[in-house]
Amino acid sequence: MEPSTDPMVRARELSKRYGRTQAVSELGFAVESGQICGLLGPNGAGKTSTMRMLVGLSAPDTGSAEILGSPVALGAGVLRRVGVLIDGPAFVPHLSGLGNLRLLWSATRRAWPPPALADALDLAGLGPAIDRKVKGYSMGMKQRLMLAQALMRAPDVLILDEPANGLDPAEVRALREHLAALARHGAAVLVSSHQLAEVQQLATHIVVMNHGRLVTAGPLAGLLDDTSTYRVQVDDGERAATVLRRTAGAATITVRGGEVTVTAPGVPARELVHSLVTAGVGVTAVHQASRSLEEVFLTMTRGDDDHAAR
Ligand SMILES: Nc1ncnc2c1ncn2[C@@H]1O[C@H](COP(=O)(O)OP(=O)(O)OP(=O)(O)O)[C@@H](O)[C@H]1O
Repeated sequence: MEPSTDPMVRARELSKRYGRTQAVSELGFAVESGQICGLLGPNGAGKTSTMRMLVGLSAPDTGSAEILGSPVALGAGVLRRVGVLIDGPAFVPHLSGLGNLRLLWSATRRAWPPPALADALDLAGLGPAIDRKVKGYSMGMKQRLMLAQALMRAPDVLILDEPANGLDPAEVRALREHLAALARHGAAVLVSSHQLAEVQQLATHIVVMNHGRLVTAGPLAGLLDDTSTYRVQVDDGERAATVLRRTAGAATITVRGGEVTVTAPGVPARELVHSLVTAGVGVTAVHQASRSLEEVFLTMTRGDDDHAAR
């Protein structure tokens, strides 16, 4: 085994069926050190089932999950290096927040306190409430305690299912900054979310799944580039639009003042600029447009069955 070449997290052709539901089908992807990978998919796509297999909470029917190059199963030693938030641990209601963390930590058989307790509590931001019984906690407070539980062990790998649920915008931002700092220090983070705008700000990579299958996986930046749409700043928008309408390949053109947005699949920017300038239109700037993650996601998962078949 050569640990240096192994990704931190690897799903190898994972499959899982529940009765008649094929929750996950031959799913493969990897998350490397320093990456924050958003696991995306519509409801029921198989995200939670995938995460459960990655941390040994359920066994795949076929395929395997590996963390830091080691196969994962319930109780596997490598899981000590993983912070997990899935379904949430069952907190003991009559114990305090801190009492619950202590109880969960005791399962590791390591001395209290955990290495990153202070940072985890800081992020959880529960203040004096950390010493109050969990039964009086709001949903948001429980969610923050769950995050503290996942982070207190200073994990190398984080697997978080919908971690921003129940958090307010300031807390979401604090979480984003915390995860980014962990990734900068070499952690690998896999995080599922329905909040695409949030993922767009947080993730370096994404894995999109639908009907249990992989739709796409890769760096976020490349995915958001729209190589066929340009925003062109000109001295005369209407005139530019007239010229562009005559240019072969320019499919849609919208004008807003001195800015023209043109979709021209396969037409290089220099060709568009050339036709404009030749026709006497002054061009001050050309930018390639980028799409939002939401647009990309909806396009990928809309005609689901053709994407799933790719
Ligand atoms: N323990 C189970 N028993 C039976 N069916 C299950 C079980 N767990 C998941 N499923 C089914 O497997 C499919 C995938 O579910 P999963 O929870 O993994 O999806 P998800 O992408 O996490 O969805 P959501 O975004 O709604 O949380 C769904 O059809 C779900 O009903």
